[in-house]
Amino acid sequence: MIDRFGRPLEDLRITLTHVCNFECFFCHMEGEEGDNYILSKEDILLVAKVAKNFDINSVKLTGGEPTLRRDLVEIVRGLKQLGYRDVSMTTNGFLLKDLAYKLKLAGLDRINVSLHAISRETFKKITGVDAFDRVIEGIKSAIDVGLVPVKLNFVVNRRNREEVFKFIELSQNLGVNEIHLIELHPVGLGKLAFKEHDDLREIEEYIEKISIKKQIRKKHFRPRYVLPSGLIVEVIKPYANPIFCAGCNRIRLSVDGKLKTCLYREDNVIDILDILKGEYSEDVKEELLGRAFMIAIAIREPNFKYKI
Ligand SMILES: Nc1nc2c(ncn2[C@@H]2O[C@H](COP(=O)(O)OP(=O)(O)OP(=O)(O)O)[C@@H](O)[C@H]2O)c(=O)[nH]1
Ligand SMILES: C[S@@+](CC[C@H](N)C(=O)[O-])C[C@H]1O[C@@H](n2cnc3c(N)ncnc32)[C@H](O)[C@@H]1O
Ligand code: SF4
Ligand code: SF4
Repeated sequence: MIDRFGRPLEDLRITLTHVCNFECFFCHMEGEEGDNYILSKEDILLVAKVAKNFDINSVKLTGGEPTLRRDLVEIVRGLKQLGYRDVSMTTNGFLLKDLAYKLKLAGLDRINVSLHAISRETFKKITGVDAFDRVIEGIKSAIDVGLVPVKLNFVVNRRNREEVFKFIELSQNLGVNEIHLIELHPVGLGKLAFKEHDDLREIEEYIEKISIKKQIRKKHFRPRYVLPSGLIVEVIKPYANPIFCAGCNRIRLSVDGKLKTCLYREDNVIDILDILKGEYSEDVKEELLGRAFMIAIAIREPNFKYKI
């Protein structure tokens, strides 16, 4: 389905929980407020089933920390049974070593692991947890079981800026396929932490110089640079970026049962909790959820627009 701004809706981003075992100082919590999760596995799969009717074919699982949901493997299996072509997850990697194989068997297609440091010290300064080695083990397991492409997320800020190029080296040595160099967004704790925001311009210019190929991705028109080693470096700069929003192809399902049309907005949402928790038959729920999707598509708009 195409929205009023000509943007196709192709991707469902699901927040599975607000609980997390890390305390990243910039955490945006997907732009959501509130505590724990309310939606059951059945609720989530029903919304995903309806989304599929709107030709949405990819799902991203996120949070909070999605691996803290005990029913994660069953949710992944359910999404694949619904026929989703691309089911992926973004995780802090702490529990990945033991979960990677189970997730692969359940049908998870690929994985993004957040790693914002190349040393134990910086890792702790950013996440509040001394878990650098453990996350590296998780990344190795993801590669071993073939959750490819394995991508690493690195949110650039004043605490880790000096480590960016060593991070590229580390990623090459680990054998991951891609990395995301991400600008800190002023959302959630990111608003308070914005004083530690760092501009990615110079870093991107340097990466472009040493790359052998530049590509522009359909999703958010994100620039990607292929390095001589084959590592892909994607630069994610959403803030005040109308080009990024022009390529936005996603809708979000929040933990408290809202269809959220934008990371930055709490007002442009459709509350579907009453439908999910109501005493309706499954058919009626599907019908009502379908209408909710139609409304969400109608009100969806780029957060940053071109000014003419
Ligand atoms: N502003 C904004 N930021 C986004 C959006 N989607 C993802 N991001 C940011 O992009 C970064 C990477 O997010 P991930 O969940 O790892 O990856 P993804 O965006 O699903 O991309 P792929 O896995 O490569 O398809 C995070 O910092 C997100 O906050 C979006 O629609 N708007
Ligand atoms: C909210 S986290 C949830 C998934 C998981 N807990 C993790 O950290 O990977 C999703 C992604 O957003 C990134 N992120 C969190 N806060 C951010 C911010 N203020 N600006 C940019 N990216 C942010 C995280 O680093 C992570 O890569
Ligand atoms: S960014 Fe992810 S790992 Fe860090 S606190 Fe937020 S949810 Fe937890
Ligand atoms: S409209 Fe822009 S800021 Fe909002 S979710 Fe989409 S890309 Fe992100």
